[in-house]
Amino acid sequence: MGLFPGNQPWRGQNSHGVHEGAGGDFPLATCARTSTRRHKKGSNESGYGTGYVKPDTGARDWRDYFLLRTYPESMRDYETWPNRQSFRDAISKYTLEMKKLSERLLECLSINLGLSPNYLKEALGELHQDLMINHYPPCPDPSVAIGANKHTDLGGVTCLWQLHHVVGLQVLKDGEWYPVTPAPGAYIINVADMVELASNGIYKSIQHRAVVNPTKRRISIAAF
Ligand SMILES: O=C(O)CCC(=O)C(=O)O
Ligand SMILES: [Fe+2]
Repeated sequence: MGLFPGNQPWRGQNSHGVHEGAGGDFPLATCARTSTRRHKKGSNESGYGTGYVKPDTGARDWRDYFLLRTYPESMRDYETWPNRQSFRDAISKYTLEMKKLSERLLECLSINLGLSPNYLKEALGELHQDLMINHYPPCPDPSVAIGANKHTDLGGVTCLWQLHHVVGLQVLKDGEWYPVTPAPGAYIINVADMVELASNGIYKSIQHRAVVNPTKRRISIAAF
């Protein structure tokens, strides 16, 4: 969502080819908390934490997350990563593919503007990538809680994987919230703030949020 310039019809597009091999039970909380440290609010260091919701929103946060700084590689702080080689290998492999995907998307977005394929990549500079693993436990009363409050993402493009097909992501369009139903093997691509800035507002950084589910937990993985 948010892939198309503001003056074009609004629609989503699936990019298929992803297998949910990581499905099943993802032991985020145990894995992250026993091996890493708490994320410092406002910092971009790796670590685990809970979502922050401003007191005036009236909704309580209902999210655990695990933030990993992954690119540039020199900024990886392995001391904050779970100390399991299989985890590290999987994250390294996955984030490399996400890096390639986002670079390719930046090329497509540039070409779509009638500019050189490298335009957005050069405007954004060296790729800084974070991986945010979100875990929303089932919430007995979703009317008083929100998983992730309304926001835009800060980077270039966000590649979001919604696991287990649990609906939760919503995007804001003309003042209305629309659910983004997970499709098997598809990523959600969100245009984020830096692409809006570098395209002079032709691409819009999409406002989005995640709501919680009364019976099912939800996991999403965002690379931005
Ligand atoms: O869980 C989701 O679908 C959204 C997560 C998100 O927006 C984020 O991590 O920035
Ligand atoms: Fe987001």
